Amino acid sequence: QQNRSHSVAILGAPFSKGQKRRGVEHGPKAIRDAGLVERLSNFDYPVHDFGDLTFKHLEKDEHFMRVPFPRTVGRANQLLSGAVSSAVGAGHTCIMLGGDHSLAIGSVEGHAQQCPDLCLIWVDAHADINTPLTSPSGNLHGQSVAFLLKDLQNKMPEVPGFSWIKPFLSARDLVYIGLRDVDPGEHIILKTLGIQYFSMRDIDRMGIQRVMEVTLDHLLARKQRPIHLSFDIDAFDPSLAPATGTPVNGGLTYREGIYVTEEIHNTGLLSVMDVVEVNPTLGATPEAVEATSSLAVDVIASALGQTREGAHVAFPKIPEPKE
Ligand SMILES: N[C@@H](CSCCS(N)(=O)=O)C(=O)O
Ligand SMILES: [Mn+2]
Ligand SMILES: [Mn+2]
Repeated sequence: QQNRSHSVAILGAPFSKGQKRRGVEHGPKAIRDAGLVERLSNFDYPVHDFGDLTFKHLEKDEHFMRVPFPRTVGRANQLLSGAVSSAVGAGHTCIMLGGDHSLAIGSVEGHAQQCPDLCLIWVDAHADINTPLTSPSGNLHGQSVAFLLKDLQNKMPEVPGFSWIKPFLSARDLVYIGLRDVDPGEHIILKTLGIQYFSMRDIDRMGIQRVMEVTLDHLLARKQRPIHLSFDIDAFDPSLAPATGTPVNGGLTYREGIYVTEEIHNTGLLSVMDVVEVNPTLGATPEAVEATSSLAVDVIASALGQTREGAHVAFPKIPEPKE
């Protein structure tokens, strides 16, 4: 089912107001500086880098309950939604470079405008499914999924700046991979809504191959449909991705993360991928920043078809010396 378009759009979203640390707005630059465009130019399809969106910081933007910058985050996501919708509508597979994970609100919503039957794979140490009432921090990057789910709407207050979004996703269309730091309020939501998740313990027990088999069967067995992959770099072990805002020990190995993206590529259904929470100001050394940023490039390349076994198209057969 290789029916996904074979042109790639890169969208930079330099945004940080879904959380309180500075620096994650420099994520898109760090990932580009790690060679993203060059790496993707090895592929046999066009890559369009649409540059970075420009987000306005709204002056009057009081807290809503304990949620900081609600209107700024809401407006940023409304803008991102339009950009992702246009990119997907133009036939591109879209790579959204964050920025913090609150950007998934706009990215997934914009994708759903074009592909209402999309399914969502959330690769993350965290569930990001707090509501403003359950959130321990108030940070919207830990609440993104709650704004998308139809099943949670009776638990969501009207947050200023988010009146433009109508929740569209069903709990059965979402799978988590990599969870290892879930708040009590999030755990109640996961269990009550019966959301399919694979924590790091599940990965230890089942192995990543079985996790991907069950994930893709859960989401695609009934019907093949576009995949939205929302990849938080903190899903990886902090030894591999140290330059991020909420590191949690015991994360994905390099090989597990690459296996996840290889399997998603092999469905032929990847339509939008977010890569978020790379914060180049949080690396202890330049090497730590480089390691985190180039890891982001690796997972994007893998999701778009780079294989570990190699590939060949130029030589249909082994070239022979001329007599
Ligand atoms: N669950 C915590 C941490 S959320 C971490 C957000 S992210 N995008 O995964 O880094 C909260 O809600 O504040
Ligand atoms: Mn996240
Ligand atoms: Mn996370």
